[in-house]
Amino acid sequence: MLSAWRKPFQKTRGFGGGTLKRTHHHHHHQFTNSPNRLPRIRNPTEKNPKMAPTSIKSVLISESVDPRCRAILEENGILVTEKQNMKKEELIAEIGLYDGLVVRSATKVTADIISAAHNLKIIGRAGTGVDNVDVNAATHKGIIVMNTPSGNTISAAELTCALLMSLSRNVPQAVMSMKEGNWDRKKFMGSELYGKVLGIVGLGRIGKEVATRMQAFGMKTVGYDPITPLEVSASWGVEQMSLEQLWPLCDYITVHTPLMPSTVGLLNDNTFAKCKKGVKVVNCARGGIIDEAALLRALESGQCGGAGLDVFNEEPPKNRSLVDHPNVISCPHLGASTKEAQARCGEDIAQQIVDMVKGKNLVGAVNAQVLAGTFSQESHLLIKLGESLGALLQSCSAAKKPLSRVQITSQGECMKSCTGYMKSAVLVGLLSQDCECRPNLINVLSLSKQKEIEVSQTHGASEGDGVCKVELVAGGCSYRVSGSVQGGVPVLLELNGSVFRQPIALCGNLLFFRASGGPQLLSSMAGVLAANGVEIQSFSAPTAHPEDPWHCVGVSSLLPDLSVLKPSVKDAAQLQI
Ligand SMILES: NC(=O)c1ccc[n+]([C@@H]2O[C@H](COP(=O)([O-])OP(=O)(O)OC[C@H]3O[C@@H](n4cnc5c(N)ncnc54)[C@H](O)[C@@H]3O)[C@@H](O)[C@H]2O)c1
Ligand SMILES: O=C(O)[C@H](O)COP(=O)(O)O
Repeated sequence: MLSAWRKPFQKTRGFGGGTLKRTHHHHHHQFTNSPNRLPRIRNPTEKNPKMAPTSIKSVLISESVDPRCRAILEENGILVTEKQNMKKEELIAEIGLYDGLVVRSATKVTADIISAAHNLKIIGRAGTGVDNVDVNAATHKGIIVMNTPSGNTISAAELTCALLMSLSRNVPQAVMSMKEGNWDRKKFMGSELYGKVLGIVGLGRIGKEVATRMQAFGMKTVGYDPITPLEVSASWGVEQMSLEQLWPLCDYITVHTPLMPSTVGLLNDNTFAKCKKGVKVVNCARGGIIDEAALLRALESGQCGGAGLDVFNEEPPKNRSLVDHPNVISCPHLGASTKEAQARCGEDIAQQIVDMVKGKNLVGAVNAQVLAGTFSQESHLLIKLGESLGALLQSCSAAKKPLSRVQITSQGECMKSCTGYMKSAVLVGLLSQDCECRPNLINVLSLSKQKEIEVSQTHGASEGDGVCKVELVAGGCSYRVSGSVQGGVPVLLELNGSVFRQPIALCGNLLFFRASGGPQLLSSMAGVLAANGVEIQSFSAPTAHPEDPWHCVGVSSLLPDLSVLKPSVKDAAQLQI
């Protein structure tokens, strides 16, 4: 199973620690009884090299998505429910039943829907724009948001070109007039596209395809994009310039940016005033990138000579003044509505979900960068190491609040690959006992930020040999652990200055305690534990004997209450992995 989806998997408890939680056992481990020996551990992926099967059992498709989407999900054992035109209240009431939600642009996946989505792990967008999904709320809840950004590029670009051509020759208006029984050759005098300047704002996938197609009509293409390099757009014939330079040059302007705060109202009263009189504009991206009220004013004054609109602030638009304007041609958000685009997007989103839950790869996730490096067996072990170290620190520091600082240091070439997710893995372990949050690799950085935990991470490629050290400051006290992966098993090497003689395999039920070593220690511990129905299965002693060092015993079960160990031990912590 993907670690990201794992519910908190450790039971931990220190002196004064919180309540025990239900845990999930995936593997049974066999232990030897001899002290100081590593337990024999079955590699968690031994039987199942592609990781455990899907943890997504049920998906709701809330819009009209190509039937291949349902078919692919079902072929992979996922239960699919299709329901269209659900009211918000209905969605809030039902969303808790599903692990996955597949939408297009009409379902507004707002924060209140996400907050009711207790089992949701993924929101799949069969299409490009995710502005109908509250991505921040989803991230905070640990839900992946995924889209299929290239499936409808060509269709959206072709519709944009169709609108540009229609604007130049008034085709839709002429069609309407013909249907009304007229033959009006004067009224629909047009102008050629040939030799005209097309400004393309947003030179991503669609912007590029629009540019190359309109160049075939002899248009000069200029553009602006804060990210696409000048030489890249130049290689497909678009000269980039600042927006200030672009506005007065263009006969036509088309926008192809996502809708986000920096693109809302890109064309507004101010910028329309900088344009050539009679400029024609197209919006096949998102309603609001061209300010609707400003557009209407520009159309009325003649500053704008015509607009082709596929998208609106509100869909369907209640205010019809733009749609009804004689120089506006419009479509009901048809950019992606082709058989080909729908087939691609429907298939893509289903396949991406299936591949992700199978642990094959991660494509199209817009809010889960941390997961990018986690699709290998090696990374699963390192994630488990990080989570276990975090859980152990949580258990040791359970009574100390607040948790203020975490420093993660990885060392060695073989730890280089984990720097993208180790911080998150440790934090998942640390916060997994926090009842309010259900941390996973997607939301844990945002949860830690909310809890004002200062987190830092460093990597020393040339030092050490594949070791991860974590230092925690909680309630003014500092705690330290270090561990690594040895022989395919995450192990603990050191706890608060006590270096263990043998690395301790981080699995099963582990009880850590701080006590002065001595010949009697093991037997007196065995006595206390036996009196509480717990058997010792392995014992790990520290190498040196600083005052009251930490020891570790593998136990048959966790102690219901660690205080039974008092006063023979100074400190104790336990966890179940
Ligand atoms: N009408 C439809 O049915 C339809 C279909 C597909 C996509 N869309 C919309 O089109 C948008 C673009 O799609 P895409 O696949 O080309 O996306 P993309 O991510 O490939 O390209 C978007 C480009 O906009 C650029 N950009 C961001 N902020 C900008 C700014 N302030 N000024 C100029 N450029 C800026 C980005 O750098 C990027 O290169 C989508 O976000 C979606 O909302 C609509
Ligand atoms: O962003 C997109 O992919 C398009 O706007 C298409 O939206 P739709 O899937 O609702 O047609």
